[in-house]
Amino acid sequence: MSISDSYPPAFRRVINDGDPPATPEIEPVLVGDKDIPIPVIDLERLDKEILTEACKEWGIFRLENHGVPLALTSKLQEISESLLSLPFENKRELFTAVKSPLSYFWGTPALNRLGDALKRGTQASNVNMVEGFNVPLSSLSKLPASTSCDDDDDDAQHSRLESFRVLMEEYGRHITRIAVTLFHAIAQTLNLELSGDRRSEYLSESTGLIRVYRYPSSSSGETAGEALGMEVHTDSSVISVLKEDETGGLEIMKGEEWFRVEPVANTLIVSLGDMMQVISDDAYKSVKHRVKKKDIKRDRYSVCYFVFPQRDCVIKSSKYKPFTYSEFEAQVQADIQSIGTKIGLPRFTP
Ligand SMILES: O=C(O)CCC(=O)C(=O)O
Ligand SMILES: [Fe+2]
Repeated sequence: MSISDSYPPAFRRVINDGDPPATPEIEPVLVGDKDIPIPVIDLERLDKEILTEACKEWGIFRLENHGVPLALTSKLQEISESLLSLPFENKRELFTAVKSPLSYFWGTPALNRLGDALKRGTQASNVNMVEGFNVPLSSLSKLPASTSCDDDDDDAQHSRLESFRVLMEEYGRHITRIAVTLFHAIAQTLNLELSGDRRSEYLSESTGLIRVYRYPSSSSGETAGEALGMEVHTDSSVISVLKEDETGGLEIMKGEEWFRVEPVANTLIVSLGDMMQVISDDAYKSVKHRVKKKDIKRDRYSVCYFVFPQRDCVIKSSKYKPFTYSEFEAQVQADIQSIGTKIGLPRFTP
């Protein structure tokens, strides 16, 4: 198998010809790509002042002493690489043919409820040079158990999938623990009195979702090197937790400038999503970010966890009309399908 056989066909064109398949990306003011050190939070010694400052001024911070064993993240990286390096058709089959609750997507991170890529409206900018697996944590147990097949290749793939499931479950438990701990601490900085029920309405563990991404290397062609891995966006979540490899490429907007966030081994990156912005009455901001591959010689892998409010809980705030997360999600999807891009919170201002 040639390495490019594992990329979706639309990516092979960009990589080989250096020719993006759609219209050029329209970007907000782009002043420069400088490195920026983001605030650091120590999960073992949570400092409320640093946390408040990080949420208010940045909407993103680095998390250290998070308690996720290094051996687990290394194994997760290894299995993600091996699954995502399978031939394109195998990846499609593995995650669709078996009626798996997991899905394989490429070209856009915008998915519908079933985890399939949304067809984007006409004004959609460039294809996103990203592919990945969408893993709703609560459905992991429904993944068909490995069955012994006559075909050795099939057997090997199913046992890889089984290892992936086991690792995802373990990683999911860690990352849920982290999100819940951080949400409690952030709620305290906002003086939100959240009793058990209210807390789980705003942060519903059962909505936890993991995406495992691969951003293909830009091994040839200047234009391919410029292609965006993931376009500018804010996350719709309450909290997102990112584990990236050492390749780099995450960028955030601060003020009107874009900055690169350098990878730091054994740390996680936490960003606040749109729902946290609403819950905080705009005191905290969901951070605008994107993935812009540098001149990378190899693929970049990342694992991102998102957690949302309970779907039908009405979120009230003084800055937005009351809405449920289901309504917000439906609006985001409608905008992506009609105009090609997410509008997000401005749709809900009174
Ligand atoms: O892969 C990354 O570094 C970022 C992914 C991301 O921003 C997202 O999935 O919303
Ligand atoms: Fe994101």
